[in-house]
Amino acid sequence: MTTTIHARFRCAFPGFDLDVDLTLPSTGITALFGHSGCGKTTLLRCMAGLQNAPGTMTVLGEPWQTEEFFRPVHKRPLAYVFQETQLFPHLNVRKNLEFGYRRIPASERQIEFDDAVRWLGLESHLARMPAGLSGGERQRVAIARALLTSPRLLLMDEPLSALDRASKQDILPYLERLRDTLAIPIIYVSHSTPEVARLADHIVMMEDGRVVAQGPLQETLARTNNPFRLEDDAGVLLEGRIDHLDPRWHLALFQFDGGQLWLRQDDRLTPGDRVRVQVLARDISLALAEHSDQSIQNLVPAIIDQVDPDVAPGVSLVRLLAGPTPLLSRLTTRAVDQLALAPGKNVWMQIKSVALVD
Ligand SMILES: Nc1ncnc2c1ncn2[C@@H]1O[C@H](COP(=O)(O)OP(=O)(O)OP(=O)(O)O)[C@@H](O)[C@H]1O
Repeated sequence: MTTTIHARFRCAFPGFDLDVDLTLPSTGITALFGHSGCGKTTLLRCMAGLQNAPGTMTVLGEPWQTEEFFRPVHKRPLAYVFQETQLFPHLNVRKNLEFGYRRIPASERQIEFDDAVRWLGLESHLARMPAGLSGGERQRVAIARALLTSPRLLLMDEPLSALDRASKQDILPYLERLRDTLAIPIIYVSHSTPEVARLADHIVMMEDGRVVAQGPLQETLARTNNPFRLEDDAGVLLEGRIDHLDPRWHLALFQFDGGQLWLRQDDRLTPGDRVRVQVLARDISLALAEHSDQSIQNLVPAIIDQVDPDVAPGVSLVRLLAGPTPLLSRLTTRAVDQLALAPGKNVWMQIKSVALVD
């Protein structure tokens, strides 16, 4: 049995055609990322079998669609969570959840009722009616109901986009918990950079119905020649842990494989926490020596790995390695020339801003 998801589809509408060939991992969250209209929802619908497009789809060794055979949506063991998934208004939360659960014979259930309730924090909401729930609570019920059908694949189409910022913040930890607990692959459509930065393990970047870049999230973001131009959002994500706090200056020391960085203290941080931080290419400048007579607190030694032209004329994107960890710096091409920056050169990164991904 193969342990991946393979999807190849071609379909054409007036003014738009989708042409993708993807191999995705069988665990974690894969983000389908791209601007509005690039075909993310269409691709998800093809995977679900809601759109009967020519192509093939194999999930963990099981063919769902071949050139000769098309398994209809109701026979695919998948669950789909939309922007605003409808709950049954006349049933309370428990009954809404049982609806999905009871459809699956007990012998085929992979997820237990109480587990889904706990993962989504619904213990105290079971007797409530949907009309009295907030948007975020409704989405948590919708996700738990989807999980209780014991899907082999979970598809989520912008599940947070109808929520306000506070509800988004409330629901993100539940999604992180699912990512880290479930053995089910999740394909997650989004055009929100912060959401992808926080949740995804793997990313598929789309433009005009085509896949322009894909791979593990951190590695893909750290490419200088990424055809998907993130422009001002170009930068990397670092994973690491909070080493200790410095209450006097309201700072927290973040340790990653390749160095350490000071972050502004945030009340939620405690030593030992594993966190992701974002460092944008425009916030890293380079120096040939370690200058302490300047205001930037984060000085990290690195080796230049690659120098490439950036989108705008006169601007370069430099890929650096701090230990094994890649970072990006955006510089003027004149600065690259004046400092003779080239692969193999040792430099000091002066990092102006490090943001906790939340
Ligand atoms: N059934 C259809 N008939 C005609 N055109 C369609 C159909 N379905 C999708 N399209 C077109 O396909 C293109 C991609 O749409 P899609 O909804 O997949 O994009 P998206 O990346 O999900 O966008 P958004 O982020 O805005 O939801 C659009 O131009 C859309 O008009």
